[in-house]
Amino acid sequence: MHNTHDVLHRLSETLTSRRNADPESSYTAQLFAKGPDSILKKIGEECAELIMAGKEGNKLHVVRESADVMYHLMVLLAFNNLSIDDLLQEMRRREGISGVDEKKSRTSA
Ligand SMILES: N=c1c2ncn([C@@H]3O[C@H](COP(=O)(O)OP(=O)(O)OP(=O)(O)O)[C@@H](O)[C@H]3O)c2ncn1[C@@H]1O[C@H](COP(=O)(O)O)[C@@H](O)[C@H]1O
Repeated sequence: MHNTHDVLHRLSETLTSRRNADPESSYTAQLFAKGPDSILKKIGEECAELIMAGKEGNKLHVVRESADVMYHLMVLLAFNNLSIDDLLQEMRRREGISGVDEKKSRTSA
């Protein structure tokens, strides 16, 4: 049984391997083949759907639309030769830095 906590790392590796995959059998390979604009368009669409789910307030819909956004975001990372670890590293860098303090440090300079 796979560990749920490693799912993003496994997905990250799967998406990287889809660079050389057949678009006939891989949705990710289809997005890679169509190019960055198609990935960005899907992110926009999926974000719009997440916004609607958030307005609606249905928890299952929020989770499912969040997963769609996450998947397409990770496709964008993979397209740019980035992995989930690059994203996690940036989140780690921000860990413990209050958004309020971070904003003050930008506006008081
Ligand atoms: N997590 C996902 C995932 N989430 C969403 N999707 C696909 O994203 C697509 C877009 O969703 P939509 O609801 O917009 O569907 P649609 O209107 O038919 O899509 P478009 O025609 O507009 O592109 C659908 O085909 C979904 O199946 C995903 N496809 C793949 N994954 C993961 O990526 C892995 C590799 O997938 P393949 O590259 O397809 O093998 C899979 O094993 C999964 O782990």
